[in-house]
Amino acid sequence: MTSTQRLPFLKGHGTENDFVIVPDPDGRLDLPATAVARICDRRAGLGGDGLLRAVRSAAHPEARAQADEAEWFMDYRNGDGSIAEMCGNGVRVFARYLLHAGLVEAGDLAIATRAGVRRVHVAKTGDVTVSMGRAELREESVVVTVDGRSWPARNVNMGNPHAVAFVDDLAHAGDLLAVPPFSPASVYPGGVNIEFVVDRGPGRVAMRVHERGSGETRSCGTGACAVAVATARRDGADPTQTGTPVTYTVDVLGGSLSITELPDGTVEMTGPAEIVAEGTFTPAWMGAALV
Ligand SMILES: N[C@@H](CCC[C@H](N)C(=O)O)C(=O)O
Repeated sequence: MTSTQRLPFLKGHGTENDFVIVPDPDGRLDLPATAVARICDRRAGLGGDGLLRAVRSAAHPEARAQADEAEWFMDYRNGDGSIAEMCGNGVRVFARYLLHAGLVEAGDLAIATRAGVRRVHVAKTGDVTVSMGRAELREESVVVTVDGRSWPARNVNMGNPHAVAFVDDLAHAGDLLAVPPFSPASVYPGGVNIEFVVDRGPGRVAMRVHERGSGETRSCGTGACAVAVATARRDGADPTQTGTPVTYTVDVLGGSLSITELPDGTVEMTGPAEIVAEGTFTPAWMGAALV
């Protein structure tokens, strides 16, 4: 990009997990972590929990192998510029963007991510459903600590790493931005997303989340899936054994997500996704952000 070019952006959110979307169909844009962090800065930039760069799979080295299945690659970055394998709310917002931009038809589509291809159903309006793949529940015991208090947690991988801790009161998580929680680096060498969960009645839980690379957010789609599967096992339910799907409503600070684990072990997530704005970066600001 030269300093005279106007780079387009869009802004979107899913259950108030918000993203800056940067269209880059031919994969020409080099977006270093520092530039992403500046764009996601809520005071000096546009602001967002993360950034979704929309690149044709064929034009991205990490997605070329998925190009036959999925035309578009979601290059997801956390708010601090770090790369993550997958973002559940992001993939719904990404699908909504592709439809909004006329790049796909409403209906079923496939999106390439670093965690593999995700199948999405997006209608002209309303909620978006994503097949999120299988949850991998790992056996090693994990402890989550925040502000001097510790809880045992379940290690769940949804393409990206999660530690799910059941607590009596979500307030016990304290101020997750002031006092970030932690979990052992020996278990999560690349960092971890931490969910705190309480029961809200049959088939319903509520969570708060501290995301790797973004801090506390108002929602995390992969986190909600990890929570639903960890809750099912805690409740003695396993669709892969019984053949009966299990559904949980997961309340997050920014809304609710419906999560179903199917008998084949795959997890389906349904929730909102909205595009709220579109515009262009001013060339001078973007030029400075890119250096
Ligand atoms: N908010 C996302 C998860 C984004 C990635 C995460 N912070 C990580 O580093 O793994 C979601 O909706 O899943």
